[in-house]
Amino acid sequence: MTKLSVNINKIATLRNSRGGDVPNVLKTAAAIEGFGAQGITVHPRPDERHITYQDVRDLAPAVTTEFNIEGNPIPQFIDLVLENKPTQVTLVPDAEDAITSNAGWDTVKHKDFLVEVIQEFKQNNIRTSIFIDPNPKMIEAAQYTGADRIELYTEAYAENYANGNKDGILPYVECAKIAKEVGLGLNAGHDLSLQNIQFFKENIPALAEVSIGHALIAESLYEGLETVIKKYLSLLK
Ligand SMILES: CC(=O)[C@@H](O)[C@H](O)COP(=O)(O)O
Ligand SMILES: NCC(=O)COP(=O)(O)O
Repeated sequence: MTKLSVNINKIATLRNSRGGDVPNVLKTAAAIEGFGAQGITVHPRPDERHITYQDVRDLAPAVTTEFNIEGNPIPQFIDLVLENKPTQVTLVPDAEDAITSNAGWDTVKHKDFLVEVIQEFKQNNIRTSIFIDPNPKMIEAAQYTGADRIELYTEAYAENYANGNKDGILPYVECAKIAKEVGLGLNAGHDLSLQNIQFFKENIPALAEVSIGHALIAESLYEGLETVIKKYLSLLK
């Protein structure tokens, strides 16, 4: 089984568009968990344009499933994670002005930095995952960072799949094989959807977790959160 962690950034985006507290992120997270999702993901960004640092503090004691905090490990992010002790931290090398995540780590170039940061999280019993492009060289080098898992950046897969190119899965299959050989657990995320998740899962059965936000929330506008989450859960069995 692959766990589904729902990224609720978009709920906060909607709330922030009006100010106030509608929709309420805690209530939505509880509903998502009630519908069977096995985790809640948030990705606070320095400008707090969607999930705020205070949301993370409010969610930490309220989430009853796996809590995953994603982000660039700048000092205030590291402090936030250590203060809130999620199940997992996913390190993403976001530029400050990035609209969304658009690249994985260079695990060769940034090895020493990653080793240092990951060690601190692991000392605090927080599972660590690093966001990586489907590049075998980067997966091989990831084993020396001390990370527990990698999260494969799936934007290229999603784009290829949407264009009818199913061979876009091949680098992911190869990277999943390397991850297994070097003892890294495997997560995946970015632009996964009800359209493309089944083919991904069929080809990468060892997938531990997917984090899905943008498409899942958009699909829920048509079909409702409960129906959509149950569809994902059935495809991820
Ligand atoms: C790490 C990743 O893949 C991103 O999808 C991210 O978690 C979503 O961030 P935004 O909601 O800011 O696009
Ligand atoms: N780690 C990926 C994530 O949390 C959600 O990405 P997306 O589904 O919003 O593209």
